[in-house]
Amino acid sequence: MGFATPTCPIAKRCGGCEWLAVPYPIQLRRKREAVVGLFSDLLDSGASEAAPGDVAIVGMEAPRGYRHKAATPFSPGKGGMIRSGFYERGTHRIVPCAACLAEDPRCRPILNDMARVAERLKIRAYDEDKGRGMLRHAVVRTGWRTEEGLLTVVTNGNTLAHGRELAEAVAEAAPLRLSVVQNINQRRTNAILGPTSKPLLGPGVMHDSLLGVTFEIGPTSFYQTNPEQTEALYRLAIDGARLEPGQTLLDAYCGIGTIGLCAAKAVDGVSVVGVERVEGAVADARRNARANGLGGRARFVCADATAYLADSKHNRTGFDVVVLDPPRAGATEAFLSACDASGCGRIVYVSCNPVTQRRDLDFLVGRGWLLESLTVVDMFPHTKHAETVAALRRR
Ligand SMILES: C[S@@+](CC[C@H](N)C(=O)[O-])C[C@H]1O[C@@H](n2cnc3c(N)ncnc32)[C@H](O)[C@@H]1O
Repeated sequence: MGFATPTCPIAKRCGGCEWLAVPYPIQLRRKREAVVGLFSDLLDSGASEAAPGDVAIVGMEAPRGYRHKAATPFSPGKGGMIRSGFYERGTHRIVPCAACLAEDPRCRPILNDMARVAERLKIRAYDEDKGRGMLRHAVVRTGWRTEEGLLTVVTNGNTLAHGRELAEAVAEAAPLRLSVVQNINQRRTNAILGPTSKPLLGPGVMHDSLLGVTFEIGPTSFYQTNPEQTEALYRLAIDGARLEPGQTLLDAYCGIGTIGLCAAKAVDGVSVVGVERVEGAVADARRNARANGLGGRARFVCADATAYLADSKHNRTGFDVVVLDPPRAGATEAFLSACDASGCGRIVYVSCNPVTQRRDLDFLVGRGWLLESLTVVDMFPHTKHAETVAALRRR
């Protein structure tokens, strides 16, 4: 692998890519070693078919431009100027950024262009100390398999004067088909998005595809930011599930249904039940199932994953395989207990936090489950984060 180590003029101040100066092959080695170290006694025990040497890491061929989602805060500059970029590490001072090597190169210019158009239209940036001004943040998503994009303009109020003009001017200069949404956030907190959104231009959603399934993505939908590595992650999850026609898969913590729908598409005759607690994501999942002709085989439920699986009437549905992809805090003991009691033969655990995954695997191994494989996927090159996929079967 002949990787050139990239440099970034704002690396020291931005702090987003903390491993930028580390050559990529060494980053991969470090991430793999960190995961193997964390799981070493389990991998060396009779509860694992995988030995430490079997743990592979899936890195990127070209680890740049991988983030298909970018955001900027805005703040007032001198003479009506609008500052945009990244917060300097540990502060709310904005460091301007012309181009970010981790982002799809189309993202940052759209955000910066938006600031320039807003200055021209005399729209004021939000001053967080005074709680005054209109433009708070912007978030842009770009398609990987499509030429579509979605720009979310976060405002401190319902009425955005010149909103349509702003949207049209930014969309016209954008190198893809850009829909623009206004999101209203009047809370004085660090959360970027508020509860309500309305389209300013176009449909207010965009589409992207993973493993042959097309997903509609709204301004508040959870959708992985590195689609190339997401395909690798989902492929590992589907392979680890070893699904057969006629089987039923529970996709727990399913977001907009991406893993379950990709599994249903990959294996004919498999039925999927997805469970997710965010209502909007469940609505997206149902729409995505229908739009991909998978509505007859995929059902999505809005519920807490633990409450759903612990309820014996759902457990009687007879899941053959459970895939779970919980947030960083991991699953709950009650969820894992219900999984164990459900009679499913296989569990695939996708994790963005190997520490909580290790805790949860210890629980399952204590109930007699066997770790078949553990793989690391590098979703965020130049950072210390690692995602992992563990496949387990009942002994
Ligand atoms: C890491 S994301 C994974 C989503 C999806 N599998 C994907 O790859 O896009 C975790 C998801 O779990 C959902 N979630 C968090 N806690 C939950 C709970 N207690 N019950 C059900 N869903 C939950 C979140 O809303 C989020 O969509």
